[in-house]
Amino acid sequence: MSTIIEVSHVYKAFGGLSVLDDCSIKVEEGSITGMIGPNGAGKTTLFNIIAGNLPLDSGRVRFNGEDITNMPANELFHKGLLRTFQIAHEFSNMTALENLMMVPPRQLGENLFHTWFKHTEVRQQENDVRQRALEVIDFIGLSHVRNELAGNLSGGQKKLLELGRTMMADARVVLLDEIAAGVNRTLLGDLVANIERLNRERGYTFLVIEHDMDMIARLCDPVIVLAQGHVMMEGTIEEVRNNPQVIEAYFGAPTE
Ligand SMILES: Nc1ncnc2c1ncn2[C@@H]1O[C@H](COP(=O)(O)OP(=O)(O)OP(=O)(O)O)[C@@H](O)[C@H]1O
Repeated sequence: MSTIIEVSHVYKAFGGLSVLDDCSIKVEEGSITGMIGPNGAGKTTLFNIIAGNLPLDSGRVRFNGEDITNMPANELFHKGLLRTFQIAHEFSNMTALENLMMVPPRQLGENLFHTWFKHTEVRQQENDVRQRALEVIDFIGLSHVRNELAGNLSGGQKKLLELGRTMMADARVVLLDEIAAGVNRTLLGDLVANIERLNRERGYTFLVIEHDMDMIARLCDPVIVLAQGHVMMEGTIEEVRNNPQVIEAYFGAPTE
């Protein structure tokens, strides 16, 4: 396996508060890497930096060997580095299927020139996008609600739809930030199964922040533990669970 994401010596402070302090991680291509850590450890801040949503103070981020430090999110999107976001407000009045059809970059139909002069080509591309969206919605198990407004979907169904949107964009690496939160166990099972399938069948690499340890245990290897802005350890879930330092970081110093 080769390294697909490499974060080297990243520092980030908000005002006087140091949040990431000499933080370095590597994510191997084809892995489902977990990231855990106590509240306020800096996990989401690190995600925001990798995904181009937040500038860092110093350090470097590489994606597939290319320096992407402080590269904007839309450029990273085109390169296949994506994070899932909650369905934006303006998309909640579109159907689940339409939400998928909105994703592909550089749709010919969005360009007036093409709309006027290349009707056939535009129509062909719209058909292709629709076909792809139908396949994706089938893959994520939401065919039965494809014509529902996205805003009316349940929390878990919205998470599945977010995952589906990454499939429309042909992701290579997907950053998942606490997708289990508020999702019922049945849909969580679907979500986990879909992540595993995307990893196995489509070669997606995942970096997953999660507080749900069952989900981490089922999905992730390796697991990175972040504490106070730097990596405390990395290992299998068993190694992490049995590490006294990790136990102390989560539950405080053991009482004598
Ligand atoms: N935009 C911001 N401005 C100021 N402080 C911030 C900002 N974003 C995060 N912080 C602070 O940075 C620290 C790390 O926050 P972060 O959200 O990265 O932690 P986390 O590990 O994701 O926590 P949790 O598990 O609770 O989501 C916290 O103390 C937080 O208050």
